[in-house]
Amino acid sequence: AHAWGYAANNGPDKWAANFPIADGPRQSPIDIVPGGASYDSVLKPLKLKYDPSNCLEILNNGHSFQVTFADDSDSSTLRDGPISGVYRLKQFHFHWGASDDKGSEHTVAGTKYPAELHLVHWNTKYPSFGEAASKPDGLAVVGVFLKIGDANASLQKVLDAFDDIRAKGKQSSFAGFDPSTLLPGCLDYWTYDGSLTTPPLLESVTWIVCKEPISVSCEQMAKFRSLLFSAEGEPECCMVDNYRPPQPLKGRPVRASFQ
Ligand SMILES: CN[C@H]1CN(c2cccc(OC)c2)S(=O)(=O)c2sc(S(N)(=O)=O)cc21
Ligand SMILES: [Zn+2]
Repeated sequence: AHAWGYAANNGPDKWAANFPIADGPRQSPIDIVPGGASYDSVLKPLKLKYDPSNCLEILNNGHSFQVTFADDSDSSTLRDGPISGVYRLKQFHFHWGASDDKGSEHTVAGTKYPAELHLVHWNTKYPSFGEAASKPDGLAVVGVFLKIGDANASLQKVLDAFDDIRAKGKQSSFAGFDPSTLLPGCLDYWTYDGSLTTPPLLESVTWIVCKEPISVSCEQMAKFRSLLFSAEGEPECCMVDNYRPPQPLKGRPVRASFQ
């Protein structure tokens, strides 16, 4: 059985074969319809506190690249917002397209952005990330859209590390990066109960999608597309279109933290 991916033979339309939850009741991403979201005054502002010294490494896992954080203490956390308790930052990664007209996983009234950032946190009421990943309130992912505009200086620090991780399985140390520099100025958000957007598609994610995008330049998008899905020694396959399309809402409420 070939591993999952984003190609015609192993992409999102094929995932249900090995991961039947793909057709489950709370799958992600979704199309966010602003008019269909209801403002909920009980929702608190997001409280994100990240310690750059927790930043460990950057790696190409064959689906995306991710920057991994030390999560053995409460020094890089997400609190408040729609969640209760303390969630620890585990990693952040992106999804993007082969061209600027697609790439995000969530869409807004059908609009696709060229890329989407995911900051993955796990609920410390559980003993570990692995334990949390299978619980309905185990994970909280903050999603941020990327929109073509000025070059993003903070993002450039991440892109400058790509030469060492071009192929699947490559990793290199990556220290002292502060992911809060990737957040938009305004932290208004939509929130709903969903899932991982990749296998194992676990329905354990409280999604928190920021309304305001951050900027990325065309040249920086080209740098994303220079990564490979393939490992060294394999035929080169550009890492592009690593996004799952929107899934059925199935009656779930989408709440807005803003009016
Ligand atoms: C390959 N990508 C996933 C890897 N992870 C995972 C989670 C639980 C279990 C597991 O294997 C047992 C792996 S993960 O939690 O780092 C995430 S978050 C995420 S997204 N796009 O919804 O934000 C996808 C993945
Ligand atoms: Zn993701």
